[in-house]
Amino acid sequence: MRTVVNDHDPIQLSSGPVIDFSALLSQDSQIKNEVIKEIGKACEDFGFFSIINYGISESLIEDVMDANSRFFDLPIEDKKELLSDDVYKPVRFGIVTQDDKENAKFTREFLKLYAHPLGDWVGLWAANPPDYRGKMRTYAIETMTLSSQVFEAIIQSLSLSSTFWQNKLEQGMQMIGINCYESASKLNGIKIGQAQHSDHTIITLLAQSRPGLQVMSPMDGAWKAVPTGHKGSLHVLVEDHLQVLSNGKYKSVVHRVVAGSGERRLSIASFHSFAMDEVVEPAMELVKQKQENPNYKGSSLRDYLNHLSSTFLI
Ligand SMILES: O=C(O)CCC(=O)C(=O)O
Ligand SMILES: [Fe+2]
Repeated sequence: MRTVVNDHDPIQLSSGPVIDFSALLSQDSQIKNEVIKEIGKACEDFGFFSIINYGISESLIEDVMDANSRFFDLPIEDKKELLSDDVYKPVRFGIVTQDDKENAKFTREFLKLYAHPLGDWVGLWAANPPDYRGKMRTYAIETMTLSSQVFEAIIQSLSLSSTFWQNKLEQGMQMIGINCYESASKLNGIKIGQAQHSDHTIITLLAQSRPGLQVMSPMDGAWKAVPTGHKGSLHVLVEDHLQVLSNGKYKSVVHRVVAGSGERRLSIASFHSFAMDEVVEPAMELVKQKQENPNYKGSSLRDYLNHLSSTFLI
């Protein structure tokens, strides 16, 4: 969903909710239930939360940032071999300049990689730098496992059957999007970043090399900058299809990037959705429990991608 919202509110620095993920693995069911409640509250109030102690090493995240930085250092002719605006291409490099509602121009380069099931795609990923596939492969496996644990907790926070829904995520799509926001000194008045939007998947796990991510508070509409916090902290974003699944209880978070004028900034977004043609609808149990009507029509990831490519928003 690309949304247009009020851009005049002051930006506040906020760490937002931070979840200690190790508590989810606790044998003590009371501790575990507390964390699940905290996650549910974060999804409802903020549409996002940061996680710490989630089992992916800081050094892997640094290595992956470094391998991607070396990819973006390659001469433009090399990167252009992967250039495409076809959203169904499993490996896709792009350079985008977006106009925001306020007429600010934002620019960035990106690389998008289909990543699950890994065996289908890894052989197509960038072959240069030479260690690229190896590093990204490990990251894809670890983020896939983590996404399943995060989603299980989210589903439990909605009091739904976790195995049923978790299977859909595990059999679904993972796409990794790496964004490179170059240093501002190279551009003429164009802001470095990404215009406001929400993503069309179920959840996104996001790592940022430097601050720049801003989320809009669903409570007061104010923009909040999300600091990197602990080295290696990851941010979990509620996305459009989770909003649909939860029948609107959890709202997808409107976010943008203002990368500032310092050094290059990288972000790695691991996007998780159900299978391309799986129709996502409000969970019937939620609709029945509250004797509500479904607030959304069903749609698949393919419907979203077709829509986005037809409106040139991706
Ligand atoms: O660069 C970031 O921090 C966010 C990236 C993002 O929102 C996206 O790629 O959809
Ligand atoms: Fe996004």
